[in-house]
Formats: sequence, structure tokens, C-alpha cells
Amino acid sequence: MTPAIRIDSVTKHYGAFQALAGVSLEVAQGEFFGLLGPNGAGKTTLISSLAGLTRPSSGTLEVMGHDVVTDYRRARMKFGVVPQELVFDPFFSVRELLRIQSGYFGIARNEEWIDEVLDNLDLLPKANANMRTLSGGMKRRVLVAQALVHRPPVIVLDEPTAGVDVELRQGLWQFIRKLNRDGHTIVLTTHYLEEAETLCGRIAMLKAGKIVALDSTRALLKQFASHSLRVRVTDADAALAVGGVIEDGSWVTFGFDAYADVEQLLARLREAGAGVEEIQIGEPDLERVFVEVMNRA
Ligand SMILES: Nc1ncnc2c1ncn2[C@@H]1O[C@H](COP(=O)(O)OP(=O)(O)OP(=O)(O)O)[C@@H](O)[C@H]1O
Repeated sequence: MTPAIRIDSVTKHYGAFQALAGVSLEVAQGEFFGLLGPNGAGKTTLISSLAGLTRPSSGTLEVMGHDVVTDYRRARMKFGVVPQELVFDPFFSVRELLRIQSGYFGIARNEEWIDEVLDNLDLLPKANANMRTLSGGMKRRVLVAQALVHRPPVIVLDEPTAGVDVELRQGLWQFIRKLNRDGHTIVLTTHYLEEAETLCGRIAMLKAGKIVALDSTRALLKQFASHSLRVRVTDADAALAVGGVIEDGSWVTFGFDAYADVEQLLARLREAGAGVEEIQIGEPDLERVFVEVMNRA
């Protein structure tokens, strides 16, 4: 099957600065894919290149088999992008804006779909409101609606939940998940790693324009992070001799890989004279994986 997205050896230079240093990546149709990285890693540059808004210095990008440079129109039809920045013409109403966007894609009668999108994004009450009267979070919802107007099979969201309240964030994810279940390919960038962890099946981590990790979310969690054992002890200094890290006074943390190691750790604490008063076991999370990957790369 044609990949939803194919990125091959893409570089991007801004003068002497290299924003993308040879990125190759494929996203299969139907995936929920996460693109993570610290500020300035090159995520937005990569997304802009996919949307045909930025020309790569070298390499090729395809959306559903269409080259985004040489076959721009068809690639763009297959692609919906929710940009990070809120830029609107303030004089149009929400519905007008979506009609104009539909026209841009050559879709004449789109009211039914526009209503469905507005409804799912809780925007129906604001359909006739002028863009300039909307709050920041509502404007962001309109950006999502705009990206979906031509029912693109591939949807890329660049930090869609920045500045969005909890209720909408949950509603938005519900809707995006539904689109993914219906067969749409989703690519998401976010700095909320908890969101990425629960939503994305596969994740690429970008640092300084290079992919430094690429795997299923499950494999990343397993590969890079161990579990942690936190114990409250009677004598923290004695526990330190066993190799823990003191957090605040009486809590000491140890890393471990297999649950069988916990028994041994507790036995060594007892031998060292550190009485155990309370135990907590922490599971690996994407935030720790992210920090580890970034430090290693
Ligand atoms: N038009 C431009 N001219 C010069 N440098 C640019 C331009 N656009 C981006 N850059 C630089 O390229 C690098 C990558 O930027 P990009 O916006 O792709 O990062 P990002 O991963 O999306 O970051 P963030 O998480 O902050 O959104 C940054 O160092 C940025 O300053």
C-alpha cells in the first residue's frame, strides 16, 4: 500500500543554518503518528515542507504517493494541516471562512460536512460569529475545522492543543481519534508528552534536524526507561549505600528493569539498616524516555 507520507533524505538550510539534516521517514496509512522534539528541532519546518509551504534544500516528500513539489495540487488535496500559528482574516465569520476554504479546494456544496465538523468541534454556536470576536481556543478550533474542510486522508496537527482548555482538549482528541478510526492518517506534534503517549502508536523524536529515535510507543517505553521504586525509609543515609537517589529527606528512588530485582533491592535495604516504611512503584513514561533520548543523542 502507498504510504500516507514518505520523506526521503530531506535537508533544509536557512542560509548557513541547517534546520533539517537528512530526514527519512515513512508513515503508513491509518497510523496515529507522533513527531516530537524540543523547540527548534525542525518539526514545523518538516510539516511546512510536507504542506508545500517550504521548499526543502534537497530530498523528496510525498503525500499518498504525490510529490509535494512536482505534483503539488494533488498532494495538497490529500493533506490537511493544522498550523501552529493563529493567522486569520478577521472580517469573515467562521462559516464564511470554511466556505472560502472549500472553494479553494474546488468543493462547491460542502455545508453538510462543514456542519458536522463545526458540531464535533463545538463551534456551531459560533458559526456566524466574526473571527475577531473569538477567543484564542476557539480560533484554534477553527484552524482544525479549516484543515478538515476537504476531508483529507492525511491530517497533520502542529501543537493543536497549545492554549486550549481541558474540556476542548478532550473533545478534540475524541474527534481526532474518530477520524483515525475512520481511516484517516494522523500526524501530531505536541509538547504534552502524556498526550502523545496515549494517542500515538508510533513516535519519531527529532533533535537538531535529525531523527534520534523512531519506534512504536510501546517499544520506546520499554527500551529507554526502566521502572522506578520509591521507598520511604527510616534511615536515608543507610539507603544511599545501596545506590538510591534521595528525593526529599526520607524518600529514596531506585531504578530497576525487572520486577524480580525489587525483592533483592528490599533485602539489601534491610541489610544496610534502612527500615522500609512505604513503597511506590513508578511505570516508565514518555517524558522520561524523551529526556533520556535527548541527553544521549
Ligand atoms: N524562516 C526561517 N529562517 C531562518 N531560520 C528558520 C526559519 N524557520 C525556522 N528556522 C529555524 O529552524 C529551526 C527549526 O525550527 P522549527 O520551527 O522547525 O522548530 P520546531 O521543532 O517546530 O520548534 P517548536 O517546538 O518551537 O515549534 C529553528 O532553529 C528555527 O529558528
